[in-house]
Amino acid sequence: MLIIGIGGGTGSGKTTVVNKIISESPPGEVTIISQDSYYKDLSHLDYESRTKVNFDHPNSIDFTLLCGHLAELRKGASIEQPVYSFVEHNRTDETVTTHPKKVIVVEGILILTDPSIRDLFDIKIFVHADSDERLIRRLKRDIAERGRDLEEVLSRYQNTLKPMHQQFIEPTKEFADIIIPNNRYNTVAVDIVRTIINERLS
Ligand SMILES: Nc1ncnc2c1ncn2[C@@H]1O[C@H](COP(=O)(O)OP(=O)(O)O)[C@@H](O)[C@H]1O
Ligand SMILES: Nc1ccn([C@@H]2O[C@H](COP(=O)(O)O)[C@@H](O)[C@H]2O)c(=O)n1
Repeated sequence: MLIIGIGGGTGSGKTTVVNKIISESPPGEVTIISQDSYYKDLSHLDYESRTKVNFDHPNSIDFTLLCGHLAELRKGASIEQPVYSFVEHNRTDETVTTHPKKVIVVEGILILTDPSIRDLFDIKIFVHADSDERLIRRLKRDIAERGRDLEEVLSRYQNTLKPMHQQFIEPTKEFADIIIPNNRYNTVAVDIVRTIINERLS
């Protein structure tokens, strides 16, 4: 089994890169674990309080559960991956049964910040896009898919996203084995990652 960690700022294109890797892999070979599924359970807070949480700080992630789940998958056991609701700002009651496969891809903005998770990765990748590109993509995506409005995205960007990116996310570039420049769609980089996966698995 190969466990790959993919970090990088919001809107850099991590999910898009992962989907491309999957679409170019034999069916059933790759499992995705999203860091978003592992936001801490905030059921003890009301909705208003949840909207004020800093979701770009490493403390917002349940790394203990994520680490435990990766260890289970490594042992060949299936896990119940939590399902997150961006609309509710909380985990739902649902889970998705996730089976171990040859390749496990773990993606998320903060995934390379935690030393114990980093140790579990066979390959560490950082997806880079310039901050103006990322903000534009984030605005479009959050309004179209995550139920946000312009004011909300911009205020989150100024108050938490930008400072947290500078403090916690950008520095994790130094841990990466591969940095993918993704200001434009980078098919060559995806091909290279696919080749590395094939080599490691053969
Ligand atoms: N290279 C790219 N050029 C233009 N748009 C992109 C590129 N990569 C991703 N996008 C778009 O930007 C948005 C955010 O991409 P996504 O993969 O969700 O980023 P992340 O998972 O890093 O937050 C999506 O709407 C996606 O279609
Ligand atoms: N309730 C939440 C939880 C997280 N976010 C934002 O999601 C971003 C991470 O997801 P990506 O797919 O963009 O990597 C992160 O920057 C959080 O600010 C949110 O808006 N609401």
